[in-house]
Amino acid sequence: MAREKVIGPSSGDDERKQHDAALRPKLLKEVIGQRKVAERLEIAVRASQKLNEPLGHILFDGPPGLGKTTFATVLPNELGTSIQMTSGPALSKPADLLPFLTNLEEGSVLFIDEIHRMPRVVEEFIYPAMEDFRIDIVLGEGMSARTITYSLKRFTLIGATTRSGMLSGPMRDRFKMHEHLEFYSVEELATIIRINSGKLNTPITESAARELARRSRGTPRVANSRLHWTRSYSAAKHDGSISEPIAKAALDMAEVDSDGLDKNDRRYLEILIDLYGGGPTGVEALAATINLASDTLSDEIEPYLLREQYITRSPRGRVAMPRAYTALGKLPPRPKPDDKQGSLFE
Ligand SMILES: Nc1ncnc2c1ncn2[C@@H]1O[C@H](COP(=O)(O)OP(=O)(O)OP(=O)(O)O)[C@@H](O)[C@H]1O
Repeated sequence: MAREKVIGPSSGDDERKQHDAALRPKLLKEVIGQRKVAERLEIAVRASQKLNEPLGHILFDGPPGLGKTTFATVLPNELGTSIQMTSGPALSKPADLLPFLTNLEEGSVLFIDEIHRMPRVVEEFIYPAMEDFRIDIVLGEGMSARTITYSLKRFTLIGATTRSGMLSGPMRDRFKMHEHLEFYSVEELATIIRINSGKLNTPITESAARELARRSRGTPRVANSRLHWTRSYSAAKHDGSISEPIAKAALDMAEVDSDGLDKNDRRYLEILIDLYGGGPTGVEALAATINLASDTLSDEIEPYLLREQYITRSPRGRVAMPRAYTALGKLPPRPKPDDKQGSLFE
């Protein structure tokens, strides 16, 4: 298995990361869903082993919790090499990258989460490392400045981003593979839930696994957290096992509705409909009213609402779709007769 080295400041919610790490698949064959992505990665791993070359740099993009870190940690396991993990916000200057680059082993992986948040000067510093496995360090200033070139071990950079559009063109072009992760089907999430309840020694019925899966916003991380909550609920109120009625009661208590929308999703839709007349309205205005960062809205809340057609994005902002009205128990407005076809719900 890959040895995991974490150097420098950790990047966030440690408890959530521990839960994630405990349930994370270790090998490609244990990864559920994302079959096309997994098959392409399998080819890349085999080729790297046969040709005795490091895996080409890989960029994963997609909404949070869909498995970007999972794929990044599975690949060094497949290759029998080590991984170092950091994140864009932890790398504020080129020197922050040095401990990672100097600790590289031949063929090892450097994983940078939220790579779109890496400052431009760090990005530029990493280009020669990605292209030629070298870095240029400038010593001194002005006329007396000189550049020392330092050779690195051949390595693989794996970047993860929720916003591939925010990555500069030159950075994007330096990745050999770009893999986009999609939301999961109910069947795939039910499989993940069954496997993870096994890992947590929690008996679960087939229909309970499906109920949790249906209400997990197409996202494995959400499925894991619904499973953890339901397990605690059952341990506290029942015998620790999960049946369909227990799953339903636990999720109702957590205010997850029958479609899987949580409090933040419903608040978003309520504000869009009640306060902004269903839109169009800009994400900044919505974020200010909901009192959440606009990044949280566009990275975590909106992708699922867009994909499930609760909302749509028009040039003038977000617009509530008929499904949003139904989810809140409201009647969708009728399009006005003089509206252009589809103008209300573009
Ligand atoms: N394809 C998968 N098969 C099985 N389990 C998965 C899969 N993808 C994700 N998971 C589960 O979901 C958890 C969260 O996934 P992961 O941390 O990889 O998401 P992420 O896309 O990196 O999210 P973020 O960008 O927010 O860090 C994992 O610990 C794992 O348990």
